[in-house]
Amino acid sequence: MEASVGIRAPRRAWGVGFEKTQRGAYCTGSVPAVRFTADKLPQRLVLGTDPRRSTGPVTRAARLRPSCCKKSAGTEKVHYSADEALILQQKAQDVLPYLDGRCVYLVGMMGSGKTTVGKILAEVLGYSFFDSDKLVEKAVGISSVAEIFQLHSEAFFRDNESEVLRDLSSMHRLVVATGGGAVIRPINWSYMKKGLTVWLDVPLDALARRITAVGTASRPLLHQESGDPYAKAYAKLTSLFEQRMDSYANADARVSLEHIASKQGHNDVTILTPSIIATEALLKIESFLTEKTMVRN
Ligand SMILES: Nc1ncnc2c1ncn2[C@@H]1O[C@H](COP(=O)(O)OP(=O)(O)OP(=O)(O)O)[C@@H](O)[C@H]1O
Ligand SMILES: O=C(O)C1=C[C@@H](O)[C@@H](O)[C@H](O)C1
Repeated sequence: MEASVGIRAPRRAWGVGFEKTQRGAYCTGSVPAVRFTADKLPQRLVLGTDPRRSTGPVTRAARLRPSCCKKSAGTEKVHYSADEALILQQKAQDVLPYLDGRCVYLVGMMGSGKTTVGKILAEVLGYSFFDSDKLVEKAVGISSVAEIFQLHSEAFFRDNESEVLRDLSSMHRLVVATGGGAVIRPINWSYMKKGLTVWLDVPLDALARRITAVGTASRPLLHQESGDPYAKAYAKLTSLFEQRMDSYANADARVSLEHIASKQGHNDVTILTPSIIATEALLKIESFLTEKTMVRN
């Protein structure tokens, strides 16, 4: 039986259209829905039969129908300038033959833009977008990571996260936004290294600002009931980053916002748009893959 999941994927790698707005011509990510057959999905994600992970009976259909990814490229409109879109499309075309269908895993701290940039990359590469946090929520049958931490434990969440990454590692042509802490378990690297890993390296003050702008309720490791939210988030992000930076550095490619800003002749990372960051990610992926090919030859 065929079951569809709420994944929308581009018909072609350059599946963006142009839209005239008051601010000029913008490209919009707007793509047709595709159907994924149940037999192409990892068994665990389809059936979710492990009672440890379920707080109640969850039918196969219920697990499949809601998107098992954060909204993929196309379900929300991504706006970028016509120039940015052309550069992105060109770079994606350059990278695709080297990628050869391998998945791209984005790693980085909470709020580093894995979801935002990941959706753009999926769009231009013609890949599907998945968010590992969302897949864990689906597998467990609980609708938020914060609640999974609260009702079970962080360890329970991490076990499920590893299983999700293992399942994804047998698939192709995906961009995966991983959870911020996925890098801490070596086993997860063995799954992610089946594809290409890209670290979005964002200064901690920019992260704290982004996160406090949207609130910390959905991010259990940062949530504090009292105190200045920016200062608390900044302090916690700093201690997490100190524990994790060597793990992030395992990634095949590093996209440093400070580095992009300095190439542009300034030091303000806040003006870097997600599409500029996505373009840099493609450049870094290309360098990594072409260097690897040269070494092989
Ligand atoms: N380049 C950018 N400039 C400014 N804000 C951004 C940028 N990229 C993402 N954001 C904002 O930062 C917040 C976090 O982004 P996003 O959800 O993509 O990060 P994430 O790495 O997936 O986070 P998490 O791992 O916590 O789910 C969002 O509010 C998003 O709109
Ligand atoms: O940085 C982390 O440890 C986390 C990041 C989020 O994506 C979630 O995976 C969860 O809140 C833990």
